[in-house]
Amino acid sequence: MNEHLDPEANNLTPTDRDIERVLRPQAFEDFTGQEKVMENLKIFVQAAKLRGEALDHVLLHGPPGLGKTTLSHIIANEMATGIKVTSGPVLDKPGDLAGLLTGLDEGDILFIDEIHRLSPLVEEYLYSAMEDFKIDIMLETGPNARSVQISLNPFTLVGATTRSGLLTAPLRARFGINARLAYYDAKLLTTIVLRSSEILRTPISDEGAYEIARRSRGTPRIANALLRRTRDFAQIKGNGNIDTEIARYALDALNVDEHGLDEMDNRILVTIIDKFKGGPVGLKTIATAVGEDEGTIEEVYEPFLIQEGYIMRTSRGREVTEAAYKHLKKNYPGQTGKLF
Ligand SMILES: Nc1ncnc2c1ncn2[C@@H]1O[C@H](COP(=O)(O)OP(=O)(O)OP(=O)(O)O)[C@@H](O)[C@H]1O
Ligand SMILES: [Mg+2]
Repeated sequence: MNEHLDPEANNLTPTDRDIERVLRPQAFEDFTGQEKVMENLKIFVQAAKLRGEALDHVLLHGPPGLGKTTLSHIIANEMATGIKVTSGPVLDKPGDLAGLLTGLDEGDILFIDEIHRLSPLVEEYLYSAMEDFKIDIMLETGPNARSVQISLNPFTLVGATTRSGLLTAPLRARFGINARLAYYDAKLLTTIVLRSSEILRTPISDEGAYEIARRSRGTPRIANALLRRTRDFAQIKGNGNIDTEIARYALDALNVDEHGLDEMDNRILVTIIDKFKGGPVGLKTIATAVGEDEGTIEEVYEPFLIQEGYIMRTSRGREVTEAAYKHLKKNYPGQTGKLF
């Protein structure tokens, strides 16, 4: 159930993956929202181009599906440079990284996804590459082993992470540009849904797009996924057009709740209410109770629940709000308590 809401989108079908690629914005002008971040990025890119230099290293962080990978490719397109893509867990040994780094042309982008998962050894190796564009390479092994320093072409490291809290201070300090992506409001997501339906040649009303947008958990990836599924419903159950009615029908059938909260969001709220009397309760305790990693709750689920006003962070732990009780159609003890 709810596999379309999987933040990692690991179980997208091959066609879904192709569609995701088609929908991915290629240039600054196709990228909706994140105004502050984009305003600055555009200036840094323009300035670097003007000076004929590589762009400073960029750290992109924020919850899944908000556009980190998309932005890294847009930066390469706008800088008119090449891009090599890898990820933290894939880079096993410093040697793997050395191979990538020496293959970069001047100004190229090295995109490291999940950069918080670099091994400490590889991370340390990255420091001098980022700072001085130099690395040490080991020649031969055994008694003849020696290292030589080689120079790299100036490049831009773009790192992406959903877990910026796990980044070490020295690594974080080496990024000149630090951009945090935030959840999108329903209006921005409506724009994204309308753009996507145009690319997919799916007729949709503004209201239909808004209905999908407001139930997409502030996340473009989810909005696009829900659009694709709604399109299926429109084709089979309707006349192919997406309007509010068919959007509602589809989203209900897909078990997306009225406010776009997914299963884990709801489980977290229910758990705090049913097991911990609404809180305050510590993050670790919540994590154990719902069977999810503590860090994932803190950086993936909680920010949205806080932004939407369902959870509060207090000095004694997490507390659900009256809105959460209302959302789950449960009695708010703050009221009934006074009655008896
Ligand atoms: N600002 C945007 N405008 C239009 N579409 C967007 C925007 N941001 C993201 N998307 C769409 O959402 C999809 C997911 O974005 P992306 O893969 O860049 O997210 P991510 O932040 O890298 O997620 P993850 O943390 O899971 O890797 C993209 O395929 C793209 O189509
Ligand atoms: Mg990504």
